[in-house]
Amino acid sequence: MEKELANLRARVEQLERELLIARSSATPAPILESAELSTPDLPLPLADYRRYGRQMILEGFGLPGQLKLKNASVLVVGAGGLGCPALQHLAAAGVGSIGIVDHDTVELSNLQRQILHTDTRIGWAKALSAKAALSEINPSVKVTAYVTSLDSTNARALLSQYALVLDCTDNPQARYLLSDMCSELRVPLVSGAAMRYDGQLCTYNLGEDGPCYRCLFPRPPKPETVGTCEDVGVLGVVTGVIGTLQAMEAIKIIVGMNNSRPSLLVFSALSTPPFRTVRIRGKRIDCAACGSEVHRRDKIEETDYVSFCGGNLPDWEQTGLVAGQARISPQDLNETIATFGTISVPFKLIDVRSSAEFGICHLPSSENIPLKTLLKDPARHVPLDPSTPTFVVCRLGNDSQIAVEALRKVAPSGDAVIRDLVGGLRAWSSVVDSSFPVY
Ligand SMILES: Nc1ncnc2c1ncn2[C@@H]1O[C@H](COP(=O)(O)OP(=O)(O)OP(=O)(O)O)[C@@H](O)[C@H]1O
Ligand SMILES: [Zn+2]
Repeated sequence: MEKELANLRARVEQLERELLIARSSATPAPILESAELSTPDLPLPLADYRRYGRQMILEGFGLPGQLKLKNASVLVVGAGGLGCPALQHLAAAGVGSIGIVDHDTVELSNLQRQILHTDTRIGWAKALSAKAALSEINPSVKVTAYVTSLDSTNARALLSQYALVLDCTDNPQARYLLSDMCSELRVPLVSGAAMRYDGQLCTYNLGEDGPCYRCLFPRPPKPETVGTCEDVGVLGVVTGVIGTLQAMEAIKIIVGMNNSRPSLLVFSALSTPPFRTVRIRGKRIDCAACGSEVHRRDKIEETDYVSFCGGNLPDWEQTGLVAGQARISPQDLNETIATFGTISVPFKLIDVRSSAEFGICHLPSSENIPLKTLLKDPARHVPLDPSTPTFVVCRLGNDSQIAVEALRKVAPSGDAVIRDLVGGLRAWSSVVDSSFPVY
């Protein structure tokens, strides 16, 4: 009996060894593409159940929600600070067809917030860089990149291919154009804006009664009051928050989970609480874009959006706000400062940037008087001795001209030397001292 048991044990051990050998020499099972795995009676490829499972199990979302996303088409205008996070989430969530419009190229200064672009893609068209990033996140999404600026000549053709539009641009011209076109095509428009520590989110043309951008803002802001992120700064997380919320709203609209009561979401990173929702009125009957027939314009082409928004701001570097003799080139300022230093001539060097910017970098011996402070009381900042030369610098050479104009008006003598640095500290860096930081 014992011998039989020992034989049996030996036989089992032999079988186990054979099994191990057989397993280790077997060819690994091929990894099938998700399409190969899809079964004719499943509405999604098999792998998509795993990819989107975490959102498909949500109450109110489910398989129908995922199928709606798969069949949806969304156009994102602007692949910058807002567009990048919005696109990232739309693609990751499985929106079937995504269009990206942007005429610009990726720059080093974009990477702090435009999170789909990378160091190695500096110089690429943003639309193509974003498309490359999305194909890595979710290769099954169809992404079409349009390397062009959206304007009244191409807007209708582009927008009419999509069921939903995201405004991720940064200028009033684009906002009015997008809003007008979306009201004409009756397409919802999810609009975002971000600057400094603050942001806003609003969805236009939602349902029968949803207002358009023009209903809320019939007149554009004065061009000189429109700041840009380059001028006033923006925290990358703020564009991240708003862009992500734009994707959230888009997904809610596509899946049918949105609340169609018009409202404006205001975000302020430094306030407590940081979010506020402001109820807004519905469509204006007298709106030129979406109002009743009597008030509505017939054709979108009738509006020149650039002049409607007050035209482009003058490029003072080119045209000059102050006359040529009131200006000094970077080379001449450099030589003048050196000579004055050698022969001990006193002079005044005023830097009119904000104190934050002055703190980043400044010229030795310059004094920080922010433009706003200087303009409040220019007489206080003119040298008492009219023979003391005064030079004014800023970042790009625009604010310094405003300061020089104000100082010259109150100068005790018309002969006083008061000049601004042409091209600002950016020109100083490129012409005189390449080690001076550019930001
Ligand atoms: N009419 C338009 N058509 C297409 N893209 C647009 C249009 N207007 C603006 N954009 C794009 O919208 C994006 C706005 O993003 P954002 O302001 O973060 O970028 P930026 O202009 O590169 O920023 P910065 O002010 O730092 O240079 C930009 O990429 C810009 O090219
Ligand atoms: Zn309207």
